[in-house]
Amino acid sequence: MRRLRGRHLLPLLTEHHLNKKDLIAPIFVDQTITVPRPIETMPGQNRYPVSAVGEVATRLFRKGIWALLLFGVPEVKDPEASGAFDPNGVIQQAVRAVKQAVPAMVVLTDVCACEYTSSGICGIGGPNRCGEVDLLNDPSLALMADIAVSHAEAGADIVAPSCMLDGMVITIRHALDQAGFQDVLILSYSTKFASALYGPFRDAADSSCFCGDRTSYQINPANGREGYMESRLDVDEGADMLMVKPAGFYLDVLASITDFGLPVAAYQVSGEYALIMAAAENGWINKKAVAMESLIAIKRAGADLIITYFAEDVAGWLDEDCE
Ligand SMILES: NCc1[nH]cc(CCC(=O)O)c1CC(=O)O
Repeated sequence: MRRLRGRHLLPLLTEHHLNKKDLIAPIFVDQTITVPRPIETMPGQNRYPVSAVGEVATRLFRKGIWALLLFGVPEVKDPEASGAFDPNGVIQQAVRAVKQAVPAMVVLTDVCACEYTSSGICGIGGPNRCGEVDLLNDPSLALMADIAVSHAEAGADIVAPSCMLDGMVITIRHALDQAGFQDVLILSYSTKFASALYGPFRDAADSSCFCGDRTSYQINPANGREGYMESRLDVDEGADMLMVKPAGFYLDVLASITDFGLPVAAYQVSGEYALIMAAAENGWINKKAVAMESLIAIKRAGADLIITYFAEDVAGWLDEDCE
């Protein structure tokens, strides 16, 4: 047995550390409210009105969080998802508000239509071969390009397409380049599993799929090699960064896609957050210890960036630990 020496040198002997600059905080912006509203399924998280977003960005930036991922709840939903690419849509307004309040804040936007379509489907819907309403791949590509360009026009630094369409990355890349946004990066939700852990988010973002599930375009959780292949396709299409989502249950897949040489993000999703919060609120586990352990595990598996609802907490905890 190897004896573990030098426990008093623990920080020196630690392979991985969490840094505030690894963290991306998701923020929900809701066009239908005027004061912040707590999200029941995600204790500690809020939906914010556009008018509060500048303040939130300032607060987070002061704590050392330097990147936000914005999600929107629009006033109106329609079959064309027109709120998603409206220059005065909720995200476009929110991006401008963040940039005005904190120009140095890195702003990421989720490029998907599920919060904006009346059906809750992630793009253009229509009947599939079985006659069910389903996401139509090719007709949805132009919509994603329009959404991404409108986010870039508002000032987004990084667009993050999350709808798992084939061809979405290359379509968005061309559209951004043509519109003069060569420097806007694409963080593809390249490996996104059809997970049951998105439930709390769908409440928060008001994006439940009323028409079935998303297993026709999100990956079967049993398929690790398919998860790897999906990221490889997005590398070929020109993604600047890759992502695995959810994070904690898919660390093997996360580790496997680091070999493409691109930065890799991991999304610790709403259900992962809710599991920890629920147990912690019952006094069954220690919130800080378990949250930090979950995040260092994601880092250890190879994530360069972690999107997590614990971002603000972690910034505080890292400060405490230095004192
Ligand atoms: N717009 C799609 C999107 N982007 C992020 C999440 C989930 C994030 C989370 O659960 O925290 C979803 C929902 C989905 O795919 O159903």
